[in-house]
Amino acid sequence: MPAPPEFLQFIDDNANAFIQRLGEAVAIPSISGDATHRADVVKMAEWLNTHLQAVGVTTQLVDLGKHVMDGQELSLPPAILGKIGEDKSKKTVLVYGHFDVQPAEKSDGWDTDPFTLSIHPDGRLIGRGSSDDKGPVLGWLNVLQYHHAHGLPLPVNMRFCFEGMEESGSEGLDDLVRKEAKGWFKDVDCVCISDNYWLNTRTPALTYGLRGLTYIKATVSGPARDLHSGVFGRTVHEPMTDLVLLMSKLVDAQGKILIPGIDEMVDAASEDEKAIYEALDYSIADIEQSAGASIALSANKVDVLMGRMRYPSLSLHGIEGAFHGAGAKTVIPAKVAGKFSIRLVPPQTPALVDPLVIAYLEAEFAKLNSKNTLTVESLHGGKPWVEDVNHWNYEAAKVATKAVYGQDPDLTREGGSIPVTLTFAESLGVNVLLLPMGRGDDGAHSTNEKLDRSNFIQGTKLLGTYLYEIAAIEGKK
Ligand SMILES: C[C@H](N)C(=O)N[C@@H](Cc1c[nH]cn1)C(=O)O
Ligand SMILES: [Zn+2]
Ligand SMILES: [Zn+2]
Repeated sequence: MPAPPEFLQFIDDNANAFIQRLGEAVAIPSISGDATHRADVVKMAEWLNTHLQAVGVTTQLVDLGKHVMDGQELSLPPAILGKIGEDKSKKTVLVYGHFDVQPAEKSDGWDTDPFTLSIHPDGRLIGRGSSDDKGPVLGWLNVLQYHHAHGLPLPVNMRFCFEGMEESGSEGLDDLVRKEAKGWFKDVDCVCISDNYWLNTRTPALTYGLRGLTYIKATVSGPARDLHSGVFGRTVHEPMTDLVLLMSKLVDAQGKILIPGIDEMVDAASEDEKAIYEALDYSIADIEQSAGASIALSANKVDVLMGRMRYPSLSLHGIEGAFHGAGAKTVIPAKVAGKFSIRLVPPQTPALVDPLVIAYLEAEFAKLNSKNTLTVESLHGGKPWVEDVNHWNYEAAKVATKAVYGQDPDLTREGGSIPVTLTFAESLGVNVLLLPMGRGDDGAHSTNEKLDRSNFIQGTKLLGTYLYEIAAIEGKK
């Protein structure tokens, strides 16, 4: 059952209105990792809830309780559960997405205000969250709008789960999914998540794996207050010196993780497996284009792809409490916290990896003979996930991709993490598909994040067509 031509035409005809709606969503700075923006995340939940109801979805805002962030107790933003369709003869598709975004400030290097969607003449829709993940979430709204406006039933029953904490560890969501496995999510036959990116700028992709994550904060403190470096330099143990020495012991310049036992947990890839990466439509030019510089760790495409999809990685993110402003302040900061994360692949989990990280940091700190104090904590984490691609869920998405883009999709594993994915797979016992909308150069989490107009519009058609192809694959469960 292919998607009706009227649906495809409707999406084209309403493209400008859809982009305007994306602009409204981008204008709400729903930054989950910044306590000062918590009200904006709630506002975004309300905005999305209203728009879902307007296209016929029955919704429920779920209070996820409270959490502590940066020493402050905060209410978690509500999750949105939605449902449309109860037809026992149809399959039921659960869609997940997130309405929170990463932080962004013009001073980070954006060319335009990150929270004003900027429509570039070349088709780029630039703004924080345009690709990750407001564009894809609104793609579902666009699909629903067609059916609602024409009084047409959807080809499948749909359930929705949207959250506002994905960029900050998805707190509270795993419990909700487990609780609703036999409630709101009963009868779900498969899950579809549109929250990652194609490998390149040309070839649509279906994604069957995600890396997990553990996010670590290592704090070194000592002096009772910030000190004058002229008065105290070479007279006291300096927290920043200790921390920089520690952070330099985590990963080498070639990306090798120096914490014993972590790289070693993962089997080497077989020649057969390497052939899968070799076959992907990807070149070193693609990574250099999306990174904006010729800085690939290897000239070998397979090594680069496996570095992103198949092996763990450790990235240093920042130092809280360090002097970072303009000028030349001669301060010895009293307390500094280094933040880094490790992307995990099977069989790694935060529970297996965190003790190795903590023991290593403590042992390295002991070698410094410092009188400062080190504390190490994991801020959040998630397990990796790998799915079976020989499932009707993937078959439907392949057929839909070919219909919309005239191309077979790449089958990829994503280097990023979506913590709740494995929870859906395990607690609902169904197949999960990642169906990305944006391109590999969208710059998610970066400055000038964008979604191309054609990806938003064709991507919307893909989401709708996928639902029709699911309906067409009758009886295969
Ligand atoms: C792939 C997804 N769109 C994404 O960006 N996920 C984040 C999740 C996260 C975890 N801690 C902070 N954000 C990611 O992979 O970084
Ligand atoms: Zn993200
Ligand atoms: Zn995302």
